[in-house]
Amino acid sequence: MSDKACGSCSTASDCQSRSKEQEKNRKLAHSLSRIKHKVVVLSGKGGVGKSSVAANVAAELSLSGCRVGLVDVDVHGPSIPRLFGLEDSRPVTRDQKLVPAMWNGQLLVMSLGFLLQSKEDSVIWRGPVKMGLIRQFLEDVDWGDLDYLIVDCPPGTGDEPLSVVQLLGHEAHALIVTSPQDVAVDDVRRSVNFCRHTGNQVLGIVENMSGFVCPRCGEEAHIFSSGGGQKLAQEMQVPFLGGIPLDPDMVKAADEGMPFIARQAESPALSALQKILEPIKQLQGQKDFFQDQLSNLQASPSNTPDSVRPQNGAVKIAIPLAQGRLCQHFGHCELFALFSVNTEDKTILHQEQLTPPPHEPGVLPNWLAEKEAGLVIAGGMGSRAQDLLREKGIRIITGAPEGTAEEIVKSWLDGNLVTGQNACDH
Ligand SMILES: Nc1ncnc2c1ncn2[C@@H]1O[C@H](COP(=O)(O)OP(=O)(O)OP(=O)(O)O)[C@@H](O)[C@H]1O
Repeated sequence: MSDKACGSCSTASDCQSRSKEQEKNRKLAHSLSRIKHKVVVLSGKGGVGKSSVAANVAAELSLSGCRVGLVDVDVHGPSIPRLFGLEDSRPVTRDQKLVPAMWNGQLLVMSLGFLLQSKEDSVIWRGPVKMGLIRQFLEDVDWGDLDYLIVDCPPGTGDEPLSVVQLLGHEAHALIVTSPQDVAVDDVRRSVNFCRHTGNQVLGIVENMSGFVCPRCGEEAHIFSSGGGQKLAQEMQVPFLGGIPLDPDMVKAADEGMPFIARQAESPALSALQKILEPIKQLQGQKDFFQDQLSNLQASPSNTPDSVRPQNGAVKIAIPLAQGRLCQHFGHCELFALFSVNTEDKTILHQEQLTPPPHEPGVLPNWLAEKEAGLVIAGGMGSRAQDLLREKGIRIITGAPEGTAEEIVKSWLDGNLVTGQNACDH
């Protein structure tokens, strides 16, 4: 090891900023890893109904029981708060994270609109500030575990949507909203090419404001030319998800701050929205399949000793105990067994049992960090405790089997610890 102190090194500030950047990237990756499906709602130009589609999709998914996040990164015209009657919400900070507004108990909403003092405020943004805000909305908002994150993007194919898609990564799916006029359709061609360029799958094209169904006689009239979205979908070989007709109730719903899909009885616009939701709902089955395959893998890489870096030649492993055996609830254990092990020759160097401080949120992760634990092997552990432990650089294995702490540590050292479900994933 070099005996040169960091402070005296000529590249110390480079190192520091690189490690800050790495820490930020790690935080972002961690937040995104807790989101099963990401859907970016894009449009080639403004005013085609992109926010309305994003809001209705998010509302319906939450009403069907999914835990959903909706983020409005349209920094120039944030309209999502109004669509949910949440204009007066102001985010609070908890544990250095922004807490999103809640709609209907299952939908978490974050928008720049919450940060503006009044609805009339306009914001003049410099490019880097805009990008920073978009990143912050993904990284520093307490989204927790989500089935879906729906992102209402700024219109166009410029730097802002590009930045969103790049931050979310290849696995984000795009939903492209257009209106029937030729100019909007041309813009969509650019949006599809944009997704091809970023390597993101297009779930489909939606043609909004496609015809008008007369509420009196039920006859459909095409105010603009129609079918452009469908033609384009064929030409670009992406799915066409259908047209949503102009419906005065959609405007009324927006004015009343209640998503159209949540208040509306049968109507052509409602059926159209439900059709758009089909491929989005199907994403769930696909991911569940892969997750099942993953959890069927008996010993995952983190279950093996080479995944934890020793400190001074040893790894310290903490195991929550109740009546001498693994306690299934991390936060409610009586004691912690603390082992010091040598992962090279797979031996236990030292073991002791310690009484933890009384259970309160955040206390155990701090205490375990003070005890220099590098790994916690638990049965069940809530997501909050997992976050706090990871922030302290402590690795976690959940779903460990019944047994004594020594049996568990020995299986881990031998690389054959078999884990199951996290018994307490709340
Ligand atoms: N199918 C529809 N029928 C009737 N009105 C609609 C329909 N879709 C959207 N609208 C209305 O059109 C207006 C614009 O919609 P919205 O804000 O969703 O568009 P946008 O593409 O997100 O716009 P921007 O790019 O400016 O954010 C809103 O008043 C909305 O209520």
